[in-house]
Amino acid sequence: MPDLKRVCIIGSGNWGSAIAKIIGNNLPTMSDKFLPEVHMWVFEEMVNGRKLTEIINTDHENVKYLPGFKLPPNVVAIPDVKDSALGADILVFVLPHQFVRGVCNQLKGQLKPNTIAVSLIKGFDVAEGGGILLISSVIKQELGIPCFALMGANLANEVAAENYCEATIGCKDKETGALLKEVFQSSYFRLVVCEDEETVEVCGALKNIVAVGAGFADGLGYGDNTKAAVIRLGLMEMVKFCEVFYPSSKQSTFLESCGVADLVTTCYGGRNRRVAEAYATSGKSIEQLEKEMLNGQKLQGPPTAFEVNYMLKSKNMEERFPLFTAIHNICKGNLRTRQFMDCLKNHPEHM
Ligand SMILES: NC(=O)c1ccc[n+]([C@@H]2O[C@H](COP(=O)([O-])OP(=O)(O)OC[C@H]3O[C@@H](n4cnc5c(N)ncnc54)[C@H](O)[C@@H]3O)[C@@H](O)[C@H]2O)c1
Ligand SMILES: O=P(O)(O)OC[C@H](O)CO
Repeated sequence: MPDLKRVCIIGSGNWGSAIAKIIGNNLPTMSDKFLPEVHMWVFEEMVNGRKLTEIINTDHENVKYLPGFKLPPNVVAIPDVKDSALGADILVFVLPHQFVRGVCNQLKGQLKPNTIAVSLIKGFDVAEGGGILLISSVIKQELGIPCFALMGANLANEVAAENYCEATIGCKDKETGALLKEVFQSSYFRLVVCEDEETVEVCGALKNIVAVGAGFADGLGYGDNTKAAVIRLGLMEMVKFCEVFYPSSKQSTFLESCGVADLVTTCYGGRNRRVAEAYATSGKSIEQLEKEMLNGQKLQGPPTAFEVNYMLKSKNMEERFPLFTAIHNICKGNLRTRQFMDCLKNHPEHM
């Protein structure tokens, strides 16, 4: 009897649930390698008087975070994160980045030897002394296991609807990259394994900042040409950020789904763009709009802008990344939204 691998999904939000649908459908087709049952950790809450885990396990739908899409019955919702990860060989981390440390703390010392992780999380963590950490690095450090990344142009509802799309797995190790590809790939979700692990993950985090800028431009009433300028200048800053802070980064990685493709889809169809547009027109705070518009889903762009700014400020490098800096300052109310246009017009790319 071969040693069958157990996959556990840590998170069950909008993307977590869409990815559970893919993994839950995939694993039973590879019964020589994987156990068919997929554990999914669910941050327990009451929805219409019932526990969300009970709803998922009986109705097979995450009615709060991915309504309208059935999950395969072999996806089992578990409210205790330690129980969910028991015996897991592959942990799929997919939760808003602000909660990663808390979850890792609960998992410390609870994992099997040789467990590996893959992070689908877009964002950074701030490090003492003015730096930032990749989320995969936090998982590696906290749990002492290898952690790879999967990023791409993947609006969760479109993936759940099985509309064709692509994603990038950042993984240097060929055998592990191939194993992860088997877990995730389907006829409509096509994957490329890329060795440039750090750039794959950094692209996923930074594009959310640019999406906030795209939302500001939309809210200010500008059209597609302006948004294209935001995307281009944002991309220039993403490339520069990698050149400065991740010098082994390869420019070709920006041409993978995790790069330009994710940037475009987020700047047109994402939550960060939508809430930023409302911020520019409503006078309400980002926090208030997140509560009013997203029904418990979480924005990653504004906190990521803060994390990046925390590092740029500590290194006296804010002026080298004026778009990222202006977006952070607008989110914090230190700059008016309309001043975003000054940032675009005076961007050093034009000097
Ligand atoms: N939604 C998408 O289209 C999409 C696509 C690709 C990548 N991502 C990335 O995937 C990650 C997860 O996003 P998502 O869309 O699945 O989440 P989400 O935005 O739907 O967030 C809601 C989730 O956060 C959980 N949560 C709330 N409070 C919590 C707490 N205190 N501790 C732990 N969990 C808590 C909720 O239970 C729920 O599962 C993010 O980094 C996001 O950028 C999202
Ligand atoms: O809805 P957003 O803005 O969080 O973006 C979702 C995904 O990251 C798109 O790939």
